[in-house]
Amino acid sequence: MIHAAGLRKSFGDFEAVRGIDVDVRRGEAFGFLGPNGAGKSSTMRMIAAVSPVSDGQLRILDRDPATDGPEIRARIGVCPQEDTLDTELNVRDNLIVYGRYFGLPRAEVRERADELLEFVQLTEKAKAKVDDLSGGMKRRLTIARSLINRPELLLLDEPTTGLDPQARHVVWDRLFRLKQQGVTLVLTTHYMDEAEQLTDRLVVMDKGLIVAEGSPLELIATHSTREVAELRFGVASEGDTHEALVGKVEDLADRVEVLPDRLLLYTTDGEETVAKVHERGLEPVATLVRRSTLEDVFLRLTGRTLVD
Ligand SMILES: Nc1ncnc2c1ncn2[C@@H]1O[C@H](COP(=O)(O)OP(=O)(O)OP(=O)(O)O)[C@@H](O)[C@H]1O
Repeated sequence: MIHAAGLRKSFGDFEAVRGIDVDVRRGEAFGFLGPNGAGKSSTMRMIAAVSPVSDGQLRILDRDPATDGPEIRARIGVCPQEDTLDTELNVRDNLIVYGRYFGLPRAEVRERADELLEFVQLTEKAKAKVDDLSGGMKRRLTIARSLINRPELLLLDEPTTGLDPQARHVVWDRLFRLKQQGVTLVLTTHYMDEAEQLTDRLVVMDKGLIVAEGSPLELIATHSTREVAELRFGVASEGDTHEALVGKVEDLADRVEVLPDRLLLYTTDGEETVAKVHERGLEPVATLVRRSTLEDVFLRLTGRTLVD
C-alpha cells in the first residue's frame, strides 16, 4: 500500500526526514512512534500526497504522489493533527460539504453522512454546532469526515493527542472497528500505549531516522527485558543521588537507566530484584514492578523518554 525507500524531506537546509525505508501492507495498522519533532508529520504529509518528496522513492497505492496526487488523495482518508472542522457549519453539514468536495452525489453523501455519524456515535449531535462539541467528539467527527470517500487507506496524525483517557478509548474502539472492516490504518503517535494498543507493526522514529522496526512485542523482546523494577529513593535521606546509587544495584539487572526521579532496573523477575535490593540494606521509598513497554524500547535506543 505504501512503499518508501530512502525517503527524505528538507525544509531549506534542515532535513526533517533523513532517508527512511517503510513498507505498509494492505489491511495492517502501521504506526510511526516518536517524540515531537521526530519527523512523523512530515512523513505523513508526503504519504498524503500534500507535501512533495525531497528525495528518495515513494509509492502510495502503487501510484507516484508527484504525478498521481489527485488520484491518491481521492482514494485515501486523512485525519490531521489539528482540528480543521468548519465552525460555520453544523456537525452533519461538515460531512456533507466534505463529501460534495469529493464529488459524491447529494443523495449518496447524505446517506453516507448519516451512516458515519452513527459509526462515530454522533447521531444525536447532527444539528449541533462544532464549537459545542467536546474534544473527543470533534476528533470523532474529523475521523468520520476522513471516511466520507470510503478510503482504502486512512492516515491519522496523532489521533488522540489532547484527549482525556475515556475519549481516547472511544477513538481507539472506532479505529479497531475500521481495521476489522479491512481499512489500512497508518498513524503517528508519541503515546507508547497507543502504539501498543493499535498497531500491528511500527517504526520508532527519532530525529528524522528510523531507529527500530517490528511489532510492539518484537520490539520489546529485542530491545528490553521482560520486567522493569522502578526504584525511587528518598535521595536526601540517603545522602546520595540516584546516579550514585547505580553502582550499588547494577549487578542485579541486565541494565540500569537513571531518570531524574528514579532508577529503572531491567530484569526478568522484578519482584526478585526488588527483594535483593532490600537484602542489601537499600531502602527505596517507592518500588514498582511492571512489564517492559515501548517507552523502555525508546529509552534504550535513544537515551531519552518519549514524552518530555
Ligand atoms: N514547514 C516547515 N518548515 C520548517 N521546518 C519544519 C516544517 N515542518 C516541520 N519542520 C521541522 O521538521 C521537524 C520535524 O517535524 P514534524 O512535524 O515532522 O515532527 P513530528 O514528529 O510530527 O512532531 P510533532 O508531533 O511535533 O508534529 C521539526 O524540527 C519541525 O520544526
